[in-house]
Parts: sequence; structure tokens; C-alpha cells
Amino acid sequence: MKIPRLTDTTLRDGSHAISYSYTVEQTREIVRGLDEASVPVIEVSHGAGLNGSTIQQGFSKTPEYDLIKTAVETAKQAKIASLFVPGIGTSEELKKAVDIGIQAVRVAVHCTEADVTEQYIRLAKELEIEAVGFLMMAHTQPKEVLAEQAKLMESYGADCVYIVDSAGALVPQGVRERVSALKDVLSIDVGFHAHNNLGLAIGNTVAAIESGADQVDGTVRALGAGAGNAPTEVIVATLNKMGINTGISLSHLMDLAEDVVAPIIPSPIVIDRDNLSSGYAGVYNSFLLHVRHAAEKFDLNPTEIMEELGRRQAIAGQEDWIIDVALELADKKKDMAHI
Ligand SMILES: CC[C@H](O)CC(=O)C(=O)O
Ligand SMILES: [Mn+2]
Repeated sequence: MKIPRLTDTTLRDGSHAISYSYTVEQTREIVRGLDEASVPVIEVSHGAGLNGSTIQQGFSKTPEYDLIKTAVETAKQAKIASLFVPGIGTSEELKKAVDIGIQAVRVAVHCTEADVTEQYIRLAKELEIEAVGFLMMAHTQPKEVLAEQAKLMESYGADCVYIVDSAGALVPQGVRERVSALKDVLSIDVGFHAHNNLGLAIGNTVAAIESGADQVDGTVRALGAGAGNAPTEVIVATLNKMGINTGISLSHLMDLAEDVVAPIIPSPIVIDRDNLSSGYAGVYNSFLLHVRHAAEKFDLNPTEIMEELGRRQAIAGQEDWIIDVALELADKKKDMAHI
């Protein structure tokens, strides 16, 4: 089996789980640990991508360019990548991150919106960095649609297209179908990004690799949005057991997880009721913190909000709907109380 390339996104997806509070010192220590373990790609930016530090997405404690600069200066062998969501970031932010030294950008859009990535994928290639297309909420579309969208990204010059299980809603069969469909039509790399809402992040990552995925994502200690991602150290341990030698040091990763990342996490990443209901309803994981706040404010159960967002098929960028839904549910409750 092909050896997949591992991208660690603790310093990007992981920031969702700690309210974007990374410091320069934490970033330095995490990059040093990943780099010494020989992880080939490390993603650093706000959880919502470059320029994500806003009132809507949540403010970063430290400006992300300071964190990216630290990562670039610390890494000796790893490539530093950033996430970019068109509309949240603009070309200016992408150029600035390239000036600081990122060598790859992952351009993320809802999985039916590949056309929106064209100018950014083309810009990345003009700037001579690697360009990856990120098809988010991939559980919402059948494999044929995803394959079409991935072909568009390939035609713009992408070096890889990812199936992104943003809600942690896919089961292994769905991962196999989607990864294989992309492998069938693309001549570039295919990647897979898991979330653990159904407890399947590692299983799905293995299913993706068995279906030919060339690149997969992980986060140390599973630190990521919602129920977290596939833990990087567990991916490496599992691949070792499968006889796939990534060249990444498991012992370095285990030390990093235990000594550096675990102390940063306010509470362990678990599959609690909110995360499970979010994955089960197919709701975007990055909504979790906002849903919890809204539930508290309007005295609702987060599961009710998740279920309604799932029914409405909310996608990334529709964070405003969380408040709309919470208000409607709270009003309904008031009406019922008056009957
Ligand atoms: C806002 C980007 C998003 O968090 C990307 C991602 O990791 C996902 O969709 O899972
Ligand atoms: Mn994610």
C-alpha cells in the first residue's frame, strides 16, 4: 500500500477546540515536536482559515501571522501550510502568508462550490506554492458530484483534492466510495480529513488509505473542532501496525501529545451528547461552540439546535442561522408554555 503523506492540523483545526488561544510559545513547542517527529506538513492559521479572527468566527488571542512566522522559523524539515476559506480570507491575506513563508495552502469551500476556488488555486500556483482543494461537508453529496467538483479543482491547477468529513458524519463505506470516486477521475493526489463524532476518525482514515488516499490529516490528541480529528499519534501507530512505515517517530509524537498538547487542552476531547448529535445530524463541527453559547443564552438543549440545523442543511458560513434557529426554538417553547 502507498505511504500516505500526513498533514498535522493541531495548530489550525485544533484551535477551534481551545477558542483560538494559541500563543507564540505553544506554537513553537508544537511545531518543534512535530518537526522532530518528521511530520511532513504542519497547518497553522485561525481555525476558520487566514483572516478568520472575527467576531463571527471568534477572535485569535495572538495574531495568526505571528504564529505562522514562528512556525516557519521553527520548522527544519516540515512544510508549513495554511487554510484559506474564500470570503473569509482574500488574496491579500494569502499573499501575506506566502511572504512569511507558507509553502502550501488548502483552499476550503462547501463541496458544491469548487468554482469559487479557481482564483485562489491559480494564485497559489503563480506564487509557486502547493495548492490543495478542500471539499467540506462531503457527506452531503454523492460521489459523482464530489468527483465533478474535484475535477474542477484539478483543472485550476490543484495538486491534491481532499474529501473533508467536516461533520464527522461519514461511515467507512461512504469514505471508500468517495475516495475511490476521486481516485478514478483525478491524476493528482486525493486526501481525506476526518472528524470523530461517530468514533470513526481512525477507522475512516484507514478506509481512505485502503481506498488509495495519498494524503490524510490528523491532530495531536485529536484536538480539533467538535469531537476532534483523527489523532496524529494514533494514525502513525495504526499505520505502523498495518506495515506502512511513514518515517514518522511514534515516540516523539506520544511525548508531544502527553507533555505539550494535553496540558493546553481545558478538557479532553470526547464524544459527548452535543458532538454525537452534531455528527448524527450532519452539522458542521465548527458550529459547536456557537451552538453551545446560543443554547445557554436561550435556555435550550444544544441537541435541539443541532437537529434543526441538520434539517436545514446549514453549511459553513451560515453561522448566523444558529441564532435564528435558537430564537425560533425559544419562541416556540414560550408559545407552548402559554397554551
Ligand atoms: C472553516 C474551515 C473548516 O474548519 C475546515 C475543516 O477543517 C472542516 O471542514 O472540517
Ligand atoms: Mn476539520
